[in-house]
Amino acid sequence: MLRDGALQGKTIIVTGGGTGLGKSITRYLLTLGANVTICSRRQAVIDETAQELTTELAAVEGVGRILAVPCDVRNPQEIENVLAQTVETFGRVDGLLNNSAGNFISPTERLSYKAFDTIVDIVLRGTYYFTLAVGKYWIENKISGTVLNISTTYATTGSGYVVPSAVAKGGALIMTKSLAAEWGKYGIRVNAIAPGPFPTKGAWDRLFPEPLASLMDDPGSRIPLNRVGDHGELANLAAYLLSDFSGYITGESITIDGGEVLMAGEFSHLRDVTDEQWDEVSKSIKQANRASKS
Ligand SMILES: CCCCC/C=C/C(=O)SCCNC(=O)CCNC(=O)[C@H](O)C(C)(C)COP(=O)(O)OP(=O)(O)OC[C@H]1O[C@@H](n2cnc3c(N)ncnc32)[C@H](O)[C@@H]1OP(=O)(O)O
Ligand SMILES: NC(=O)C1=CN([C@@H]2O[C@H](COP(=O)(O)OP(=O)(O)OC[C@H]3O[C@@H](n4cnc5c(N)ncnc54)[C@H](OP(=O)(O)O)[C@@H]3O)[C@@H](O)[C@H]2O)C=CC1
Repeated sequence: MLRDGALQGKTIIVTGGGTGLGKSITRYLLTLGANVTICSRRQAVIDETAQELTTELAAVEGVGRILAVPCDVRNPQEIENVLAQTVETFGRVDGLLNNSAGNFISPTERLSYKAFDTIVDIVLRGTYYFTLAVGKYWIENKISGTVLNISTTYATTGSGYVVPSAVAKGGALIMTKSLAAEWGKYGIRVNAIAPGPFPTKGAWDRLFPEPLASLMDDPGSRIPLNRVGDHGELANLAAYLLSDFSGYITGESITIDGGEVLMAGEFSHLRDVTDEQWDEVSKSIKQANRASKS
């Protein structure tokens, strides 16, 4: 979507950049000329992704460089290390994409305290720890940086069976808006994206597991646009929100879900009613109208 070189000179940290959506967004940021540091717990995974993207994009003119640094986002020292290594390698940091997450479906009453903590710590604590570290660095160095948090549609609607994730994503969303208000005076922008279903192994293994295959609808089937999302569509939006082209947008969460949340509307499920059925419905209602007038 953005023109070649649109992110030239920018350095962006992508948490969870070794897999899934983080990897797809990283690929696009590099293509647009940004230098990218990817981090997550599994060193082998981020190293392999860095190697793969370097090879894959070698022929792209103006492509950015990639650095992989292991980090558990629940650990402030490891976050500080990612920041220090990024500044040492690329000279500065301009953007932070909080994309790391943990999640799985479960009835809430079956969760141990530790299970609940694990999700909230990765998603909420990890997001505010990383944002705090990078924000302090920006304020100290007078850099007008940009934070982008990967949220989800149920951060605002809530959802059963993923309660720790909903709690944590909801908290991160309020942080997005609160910090946008507070740090605007430093030129720092803080936004979020709320994706609907975008197939990744990490999400599908834990949210649409095989034993429930016969019970769960195909996630695309309940979406007005009749399909799941494409990684390129999300990467476009992320690149825009991390770029200077979105310079007047802050505190926003942009939903990208093919209209899925709109299906909560009382009558939205009637989209499968046929024309013949609508003819009958119309006749029936008009008859009732006439009866009510007589
Ligand atoms: C499609 C529509 C919208 C979708 C929105 C999507 C949101 C997403 O976030 S998708 C991203 C999914 N990706 C991931 O989750 C990747 C990372 N995940 C993981 O590494 C694990 O799944 C993790 C979150 C459980 C963390 O792993 P780890 O740190 O190794 O933790 P443990 O394995 O030690 O488990 C901690 C704790 O949690 C209990 N637990 C784990 N899985 C389940 C489960 N399915 N049901 C119930 N409890 C579970 C585990 O037993 C541990 O608790 P204790 O037993 O008390 O020790
Ligand atoms: N796929 C979808 O349909 C949707 C996804 N999302 C959001 O998109 C983002 C990416 O999810 P997706 O790509 O699907 O799933 P993935 O499982 O591929 O991505 C999650 C990433 O988080 C990293 N991670 C997990 N725990 C930690 C930790 N403690 N410290 C650092 N990194 C960690 C994982 O790496 P590692 O294991 O190496 O640490 C992994 O790379 C998440 O925020 C998710 O909530 C939102 C809505 C829909």
